[in-house]
Amino acid sequence: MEQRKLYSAALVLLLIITFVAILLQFYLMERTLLLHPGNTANVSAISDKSINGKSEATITEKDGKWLLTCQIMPSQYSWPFCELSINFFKGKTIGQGIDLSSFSSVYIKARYLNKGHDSLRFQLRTFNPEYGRFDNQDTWKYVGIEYWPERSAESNNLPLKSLQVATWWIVEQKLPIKYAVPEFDNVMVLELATGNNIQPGQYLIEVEYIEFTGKYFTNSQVLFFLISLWVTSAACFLFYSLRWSYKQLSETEKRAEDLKQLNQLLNVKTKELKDQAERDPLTGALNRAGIEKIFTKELEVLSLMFIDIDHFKSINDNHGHAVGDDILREFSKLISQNCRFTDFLARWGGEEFLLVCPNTALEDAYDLAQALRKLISDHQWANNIRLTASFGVAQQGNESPTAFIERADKALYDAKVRGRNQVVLSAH
Ligand SMILES: Nc1nc2c(ncn2[C@@H]2O[C@H](COP(=O)(O)OP(=O)(O)OP(=O)(O)O)[C@@H](O)[C@H]2O)c(=O)[nH]1
Repeated sequence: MEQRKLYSAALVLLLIITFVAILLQFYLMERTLLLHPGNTANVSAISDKSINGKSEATITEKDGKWLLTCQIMPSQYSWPFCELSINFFKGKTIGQGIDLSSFSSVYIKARYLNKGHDSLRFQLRTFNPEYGRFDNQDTWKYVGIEYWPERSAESNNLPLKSLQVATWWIVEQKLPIKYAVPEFDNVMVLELATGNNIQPGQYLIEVEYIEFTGKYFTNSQVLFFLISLWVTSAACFLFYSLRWSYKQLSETEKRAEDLKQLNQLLNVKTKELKDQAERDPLTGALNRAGIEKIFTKELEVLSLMFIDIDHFKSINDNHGHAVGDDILREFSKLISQNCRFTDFLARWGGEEFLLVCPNTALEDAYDLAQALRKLISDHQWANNIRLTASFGVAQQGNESPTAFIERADKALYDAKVRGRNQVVLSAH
């Protein structure tokens, strides 16, 4: 139950995290990189003069804006231009620019102050040591786009994915096709240049700011995070479920084992109690309840004998009750050890015993009785006591057990009357 609550709480937590992560990704977690005269160093004006052209470019700052003054001059160079260039690698480790890959768009607040030309070229120069050389800027990739700032309100907002690698540069560098894709992770230079087909003349370009915007994390990163979170949670859930089931199983097995042991103990105890109920505590012989069961068994020939110690009262009187008890124990033991394993000895009461002999004919029972009688009288008893016993022997006929026992008892009585220490047979 506790575990189910825990799982429900974990599930709710996961849903909350997922919901919050999606919400943050779509509505918050925006990052920006704002470049303007107040925070940007290493800005310069470049023209085609650097490649045998004649155009002139200068840059000044006015009212917190850059002003690019450009004199396009005709020359043998076919693509005259001026540009504002921001250098990102100065003061950094060699070969290191800035990483713009987490941005998704760039907003450029720039315009021509005079008419005559209306397109601008936005360009990023990236350096990749896999195919470029730091000391040769021609090998830095040209990723850019030409746009018309005055065309509409939206036209200054350039999605970075709309930037393309300049075809002439790929041709010039003879690069494998796998490098013909835009890269933004190591931008060395940002350039804002006059557009293509510009005519000779003077141009003023005002640049207020350039702002990159993007998310701290890409959608794919957030998706990856959420999938990993759910998969990891599912794995943990599975692991703990299995562990819990395994624990439950071991506990159940242990309980079953405990119950089994308890059951065995109870069986032993039950047997013990049953034995106690059917046995005489002093001698260990069967009691009446125990011996009565014997008569329920279907036995073909069954003989029994009553054995009664002669003058037992005098033993108690002369030697004490404890000695009397010892004699009774010893007597029981002596008889048990000298009859068959299949015979049953019971203490019928006081100093009177009953020996039931299954599968024994009357003659054999008589012989046994005589042997026992002799053993008793010859036995070395405690305190040098002389002991004899009288026997009444009978074989079961067509009669009830009670009548049968009574017959043997009568024979015993006869043995006593005839002077004790003798065996009397009951004739049926
Ligand atoms: N020590 C002891 N004595 C017992 C026990 N049960 C019965 N007795 C005694 O056994 C004696 C039996 O005496 P009686 O019935 O007169 O028989 P007896 O003295 O053996 O005389 P006969 O049977 O006629 O030879 C009594 O004194 C009982 O107290 C017992 O468990 N322990």
